[in-house]
Amino acid sequence: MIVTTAELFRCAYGKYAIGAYNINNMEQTLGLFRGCAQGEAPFIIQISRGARKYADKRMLEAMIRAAEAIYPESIFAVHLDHGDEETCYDCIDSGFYSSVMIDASHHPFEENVAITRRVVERAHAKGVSVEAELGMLGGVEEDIKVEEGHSCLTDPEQAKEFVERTGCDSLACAIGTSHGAYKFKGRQSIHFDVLEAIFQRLPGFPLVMHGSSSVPQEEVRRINAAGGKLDPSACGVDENEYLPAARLGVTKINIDTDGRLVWTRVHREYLRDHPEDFDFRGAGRIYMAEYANFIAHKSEKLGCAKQLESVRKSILAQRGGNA
Ligand SMILES: O=C(CO)COP(=O)(O)O
Ligand SMILES: O=C[C@H](O)COP(=O)(O)O
Ligand SMILES: [Zn+2]
Ligand SMILES: [Zn+2]
Repeated sequence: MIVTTAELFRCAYGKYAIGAYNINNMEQTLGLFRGCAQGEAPFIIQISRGARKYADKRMLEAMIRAAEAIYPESIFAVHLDHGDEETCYDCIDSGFYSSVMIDASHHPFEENVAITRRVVERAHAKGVSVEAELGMLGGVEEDIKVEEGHSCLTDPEQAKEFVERTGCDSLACAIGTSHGAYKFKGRQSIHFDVLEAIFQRLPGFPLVMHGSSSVPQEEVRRINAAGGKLDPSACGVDENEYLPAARLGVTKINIDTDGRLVWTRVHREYLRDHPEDFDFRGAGRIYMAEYANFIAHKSEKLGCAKQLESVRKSILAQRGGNA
């Protein structure tokens, strides 16, 4: 069942977070649906501009619809990740996306407000929700690289003003995380003081945490043991901080890099251990199973595992009540 992010947020707010995972190909899509079926978790599928270029937006939509037919019990929303204005409009007009992210956070505040406001008007006219961003995460995001030291945390007072002036439905906040495998060196921690200040000014309003991969040391070690060259000192968000963040209004947690690490580890090890093999389905089969286990594990950490049936009941009741 395809639902809206707004419906999922109403179920989860203040209690747990919904995992938002990027998809780019068939193996990732099937692994995601399988993992959420295993963990009985609702989820958000994210499509980036890069994914739309790589796989073609029609292929992505067709894969999602096929996966839904294969996993009819699944409950998920479809969301544009890090959109610009043009891509947001394309997704809003498509009728397939239930929400879009307009990422105008690299512009000055007033411009960010104006761009976000325009997208909100077009989106709400079609019943689509809008995630906006204020503050700047470190790391790589689409084609923009924010150097360490140039990221800036979200200002809580500005966040309140931004939400009131734009009418956005959720807000991605910079609270210390960053995109990619090369997160800040040493232990990276969420700035709970900043998050709490935002939560106090925007009670009941869904917040989004980007750059939430945990970059497991063991995964990095295995990739490097199989010929990879990843920086062994990289480390991500402590998974045990997902739930405390959820209790402070973080309702959507974005995870992409960790899944890429699973793909890289499986394929490097498989090719190392099966030098005679040239059937890509050998590694693909293992990857789908491993990715599914990885997603089921994340659902436990996010608190959304085993929530599927209560979410189904609650959304059907919401819809029934609104009919
Ligand atoms: O924020 C993300 C996608 O929008 C993904 O973050 P990671 O790079 O930490 O997985
Ligand atoms: O934040 C970005 C996501 O990890 C998506 O990455 P991508 O733009 O390379 O598809
Ligand atoms: Zn951004
Ligand atoms: Zn992101």
